[in-house]
Amino acid sequence: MLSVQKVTKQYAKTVANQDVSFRVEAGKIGILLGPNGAGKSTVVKCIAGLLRFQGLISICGYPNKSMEAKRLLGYIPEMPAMYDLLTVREHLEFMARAYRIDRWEEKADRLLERFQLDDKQKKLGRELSKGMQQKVSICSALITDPKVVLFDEPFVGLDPHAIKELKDSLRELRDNGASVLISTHMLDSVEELWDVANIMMDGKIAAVRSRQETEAKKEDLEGLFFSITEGASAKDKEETE
Ligand SMILES: Nc1ncnc2c1ncn2[C@@H]1O[C@H](COP(=O)(O)OP(=O)(O)OP(=O)(O)O)[C@@H](O)[C@H]1O
Repeated sequence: MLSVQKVTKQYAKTVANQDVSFRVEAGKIGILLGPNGAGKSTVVKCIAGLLRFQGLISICGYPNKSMEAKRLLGYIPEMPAMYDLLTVREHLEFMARAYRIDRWEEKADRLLERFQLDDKQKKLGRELSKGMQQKVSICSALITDPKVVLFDEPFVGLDPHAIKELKDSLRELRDNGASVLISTHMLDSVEELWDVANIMMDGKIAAVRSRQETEAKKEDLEGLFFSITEGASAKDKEETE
């Protein structure tokens, strides 16, 4: 389970996150939806332990910067970071050895085949296209069997086959009891996947909806998103006029 409680993060004068709280239960897919600059990547980086922040974040009950939490967490950043001189397979081996994963070779074979990287295993990190890097980044996170997984704009740059395999992988993670968090500004890409939607605007959570709630009320998430994001920018415009 992922729990984010009252997280505030400021970069110099910019308050990127203000009192952000939400949860993603085990066996659920949560989305963080918001326009560019809403603060999604910042909160994801706070969860991943890459930024200092005020507030409390826990991963399956452990503080997010503890070793226990790191062992359970997978993070696929918006911009994949490759080791120039490691091959595709060595990226997976590196992660598997760091996390002491048993029988990693079989898992690596399955993941590389699934994401059509099996014939690219010997390519170096620096020789990969952006989409290939993204796929290696996904495989490197999934080989550790994470219980909480963060995906920051995961579909950008992927081809249709990889998008389908990633969506299937997200459902499998959920069905196996993981908490999955997807940050995106593209509702279309996660439409059929989410269980809980957190809409962010100006560094705050502006609305939270469960799928059951929106279905019961016949509420349209896209309509809600636009009423929050465009309503707010119309208000900003009025205030500056
Ligand atoms: N390293 C940084 N230094 C200073 N300001 C930053 C930094 N990173 C982000 N910001 C600011 O924090 C705010 C939130 O940015 P963030 O990247 O979290 O938004 P986002 O919702 O992920 O946007 P996008 O959809 O464009 O990726 C923005 O105003 C941004 O300019």
